[in-house]
Order: sequence, then structure tokens, then C-alpha cells
Amino acid sequence: MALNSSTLETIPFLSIQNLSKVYPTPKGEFSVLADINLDVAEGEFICVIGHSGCGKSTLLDMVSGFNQPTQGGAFLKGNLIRKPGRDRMVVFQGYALLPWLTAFENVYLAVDKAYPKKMTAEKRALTRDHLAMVGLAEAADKKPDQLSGGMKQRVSIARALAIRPEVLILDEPFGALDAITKEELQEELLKIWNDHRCTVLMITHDIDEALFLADRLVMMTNGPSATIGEILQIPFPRPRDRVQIMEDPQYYELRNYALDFLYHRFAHED
Ligand SMILES: Nc1ncnc2c1ncn2[C@@H]1O[C@H](COP(=O)(O)OP(=O)(O)OP(=O)(O)O)[C@@H](O)[C@H]1O
Repeated sequence: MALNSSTLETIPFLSIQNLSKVYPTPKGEFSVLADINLDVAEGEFICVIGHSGCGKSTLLDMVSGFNQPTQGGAFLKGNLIRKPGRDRMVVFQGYALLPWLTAFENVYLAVDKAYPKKMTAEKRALTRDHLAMVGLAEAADKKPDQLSGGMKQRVSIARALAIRPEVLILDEPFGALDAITKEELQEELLKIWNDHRCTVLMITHDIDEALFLADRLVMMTNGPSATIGEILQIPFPRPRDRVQIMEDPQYYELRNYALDFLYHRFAHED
């Protein structure tokens, strides 16, 4: 039987299959994650929520390739992820900028490392364009200690996107920011995602953030042996308007459902 295009399209863009992670510890084996299965479509925006310590970063580290599963695996376009690659870029809560370099130099360094063969002028243009995209054209020559938290996170996002990744991995990127800066950055992130259409995996502790940003919200059970408890579809049409979606009765239904999952069904005992 000949393969038709719909058969070929059945390979998921990003697929996490039967993934488990066990750490050896002095007290014996510690099972962090057990039997995680998730398929993500190209261009999808996924948020992951769960109590502290359940293994969210561990899971995303295995998609970025910084950590290896004990069993199962993560596959990008059918290929097993074994190590970090420029098709997957990570933005951390702590910015991870080099303090002795300017915003421009921080982004340029990453571009230069990812594309050593590109002409300098092209790499400088990529750097400038991505800093402009996050509204930092004017601050390009400032060093991290001259930038606010929100500006530093903008530099990290510009640095990740300048590499043109297929998957953008965000590990609680706005967790340290004040509420107003956080909302501004969420709006910017959505705008950028809309233009770039890369696939996003983002950890958050904020249900409202997830409801505003995500196509689907992955809710993790508690560890040890944490797994995906449920996945919520977020149906609000795009482009999203924060005020409009908060007026939608479905918003509160979804919010209450997620709150109930986290604080009743999978309440954290501490
Ligand atoms: N190298 C390691 N050896 C043993 N245990 C580890 C190791 N790295 C992480 N852990 C444990 O794995 C669990 C999951 O950690 P992880 O950082 O993935 O959780 P998280 O859900 O991202 O937490 P948070 O929301 O607080 O960032 C924690 O209990 C942590 O102590």
C-alpha cells in the first residue's frame, strides 16, 4: 500500500514516549517521573504546571537534551533527542546572561556559536533584529546589571529566538518579575510566537498565565513518580485579548478545574 500524505503526517512533531527518570541517591533509587506520554503538534503552545519538585524542569531538560531519561524518550520529528541542539533553545527564570557582556554581545555570542559560518554582518543583523523584536534596540549596549529584570528576560528571549529554534523551552521565565512586567512580557511572547510560530513548551506556576498563553495545559501529578495527570484544552480564539477572555465564563470554569486539580485532587503535602 502506498503511503499517502496523511499517513506521513501521523508522525508527531514532538513526542514524549513512555518516559521515566530515576536518580540514584545515597538512600536508594528516587523515581522522579514515570510513564510520561505527550504528543505536541508543530507550532503548538504548551504550558506545564505542577507543584514544586514534581519534575517539570527534569521533563523539559530531557526535551532540551541536557538530561537523559532512564526509560523511554523524547523524539523531535521522529528522531530521538540525545543531546542539546540549536533546534531547541531554553530560556531560564534566572536569565543566564554573561554579566561582563552587553545585551548585544550576549545575543551575538549565541548567534556566532550557532552559525559560525555566517558572515559577521549577517550575524550582527540577526542580533540587532531580535533585540529590536523584544523592544531593546536602545538598550543594546547596556550590560545586565544596567537592565531591569524584565529587560534581562527580554535579552534571554531574543538570544533564544535569534538561533531560530524549532522548539522554544521556557522554564518559568516570568516567575521573578512583577505582575505588570509579567503581563507585558506575556503579550510580547504571544506576538513573537504568532510571527515565528515555533513550538513552545513552557513551565509556569501561574494558572492565569497558562490560560492566556497556551493551547493546552499539561497538569502534572505530585512526585515521586510524577506523571501527566490531565491535559486541559484552552479553547480561546487567537489573537487573544486578556480582558475579553477573562469575561468568558469558560475562563473561570477552566481556572477552577485547574485549581481543583492542584489544590484538592493533587494537593501537595507540606
Ligand atoms: N541529580 C539529581 N539527583 C537526585 N534528585 C534530583 C536530581 N535533580 C533533581 N532531583 C529531584 O527531582 C525532583 C524534581 O526536580 P525538578 O527540578 O524537575 O522539579 P520542578 O517541578 O521543576 O520543581 P520547581 O517547580 O521547584 O522548579 C526534585 O525532588 C529534585 O530534588
